[in-house]
Parts: sequence; C-alpha cells; structure tokens
Amino acid sequence: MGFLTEHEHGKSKVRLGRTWRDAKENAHYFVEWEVCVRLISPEMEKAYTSGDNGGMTTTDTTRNMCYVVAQRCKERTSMEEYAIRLARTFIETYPLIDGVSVTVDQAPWERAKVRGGVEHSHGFTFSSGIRTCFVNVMRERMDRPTVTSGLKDYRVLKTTQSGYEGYIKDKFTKLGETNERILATAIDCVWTYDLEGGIDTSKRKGWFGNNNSSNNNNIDYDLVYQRVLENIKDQFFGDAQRGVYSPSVQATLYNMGDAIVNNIKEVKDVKFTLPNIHFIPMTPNGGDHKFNDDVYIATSEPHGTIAATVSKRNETAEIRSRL
Ligand SMILES: O=c1[nH]c(=O)c2[nH]c(=O)[nH]c2[nH]1
Repeated sequence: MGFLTEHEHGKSKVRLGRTWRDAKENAHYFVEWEVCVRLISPEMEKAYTSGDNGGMTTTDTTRNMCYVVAQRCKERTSMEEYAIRLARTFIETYPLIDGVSVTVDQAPWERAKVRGGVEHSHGFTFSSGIRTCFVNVMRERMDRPTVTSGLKDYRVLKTTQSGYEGYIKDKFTKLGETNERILATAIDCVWTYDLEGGIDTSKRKGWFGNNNSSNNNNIDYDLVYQRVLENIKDQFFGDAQRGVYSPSVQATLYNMGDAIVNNIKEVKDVKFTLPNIHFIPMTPNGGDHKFNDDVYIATSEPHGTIAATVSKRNETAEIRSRL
C-alpha cells in the first residue's frame, strides 16, 4: 500500500482583466492578472485513495471564485489585497479547506501618454516587467497572511557607465578588462515585508475595512512597489545626465538592495536574480573596421547569473516558496 504523503489541488493560469471607473477623476484604471490558486485540504485524501469526492471544492469552482472575488473588489485593489481576500474567501466558504496559496502575476499595462506627454484617461500601453505576489493564508491564522511581492523580467540597459576589472586572468580567461561597456539585465526580484520593524500596527483596520483598500498589516502594497521601482532605477541608472558607474553586476545588485531595505521601511529583505545580458563588441578581422563603442553582437544566451539577497537585519532570509 502506498502512503499519500502530500497533496493539493487548484487552478493555474486563470487570466482576468479588471477595470475601475473613477467618475470623479474621470479616469479608468485597469489590471490584467494571471492567478494561480492551490488549496490545501487534508480531508481530501479520500479523493485520492478511495475516489470519494464528498466535500471537494472543484478546480472549476476555484477558477470561478477568482472572477467573483475580483468583482467584489469594488474599489481599486492591489494584487496583494486581492490575493489575500481570495484566499480568505475559500477558507470562509469551504470548511474542509485548511490553507490556500495564491500567486498573481500582473501584466505591465501602463497608462498611455499621448501627444505632449498627456496621460490618457482610458488608454494603456504594454511595457516591461511583470509584477508578482505570493500569498499564503492558513485557517488557524487568518489574520496573519504571509505575503511576498516581486518583479519579473524588468528589462534595463545603459550604454555606458559600466565596467568589469580586477578579476583572475589565467590561461582560461579570454575576457578583457574594460571600464566602458553596455550593461543590460532583466531584473527578477522578490521582497518580504517587515511586520515587526516598519509597520505601525496601531492603525490596523479590520479585514479590508469598509472600502476594500486597507489590509491587516496596513501596508500600501502599490506604494511599496512604486518605491522599489524608483530605488532600482536610481541605483541602476543614476543621475539623468551623469549616470552612476557600475564596477560589476554584483555591486549594482547590492546598491539596489541596500537602497530598498534602507529607504522603504516596510521591506525586510529583497532577493535579486540578475542575468548579465552580454552585448559583445563587434571586431571583425581585417578591413578598415575598428570597434569604436558602436556596434555590438546582441545576445540573450549564454548569460551570466548573479543572485543575492540583501536584508535590513543581519539574519538569514526566509526561504521563498515560489519565486
Ligand atoms: O559584472 C560582471 N560580473 C561578473 O561576475 C562577470 N563575469 C564576466 O565574465 N563578466 C562579468 N561582469
């Protein structure tokens, strides 16, 4: 006889669009989410071992609930708040569900800017970088969801103010030292929230308050996300005219993480995974061509992989379950 040592069921890649129409501001807001729900229901062991589906929440119902809860979010709601609310709704509705994990990926729709840089009231363009979150709610601690947020495949490049020098040069090394190169990466990062240090819990409101916009930890997830992006751009690009020199992907990674944990009180730690996407100087043999920091061979693979976590406090970062 085999022992069923773990099991879960749910729905993956549920895609939805949600608009909020703000008459006062005369602006529409739009998000496109891809939702993944995992239901933890120990009692459903019987579905595996004896084909008994009694008490089962179907994966079809799971999919429908993603849309229902999106509709119940009557006011503009962050993906984290939506994910927490969705997870809690499963637990409140179905007695045999003990825990729920929800992952949301948000497509990079941005308000369109039209002639003269004017923001359009209901037009959007697709940019780079997928905002993500991962939420876990257990029945016995409904008021303490675990939340991590992140950013995937946010593509950034600068044409100067980057170099790489001082490394081992031996018979296996072909790379030449340089203080002038293109630096390009596709940023993946995940951050956890600081529930002890940064958050003023005295202002805690009830579950979504009266207007869906508050949450148990009183964190403004949208604002934190904007500030993470700002700090990333500050450290990667630097001043608009002069820029900032990067001696390596490693040093830039650390500077981005250091700025985030120091400047954003809600963030406890941030893990970056950065591909070093190479633009290789084009230097053909012969002819009168000479590389003049102008023509490069664009590549996507192979790429370097640089990964590290920067924490506010000197402690080992939590293991992130998915990202
Ligand atoms: O910024 C860099 N970090 C490295 O670790 C590395 N290795 C390499 O070949 N080029 C680079 N560039």
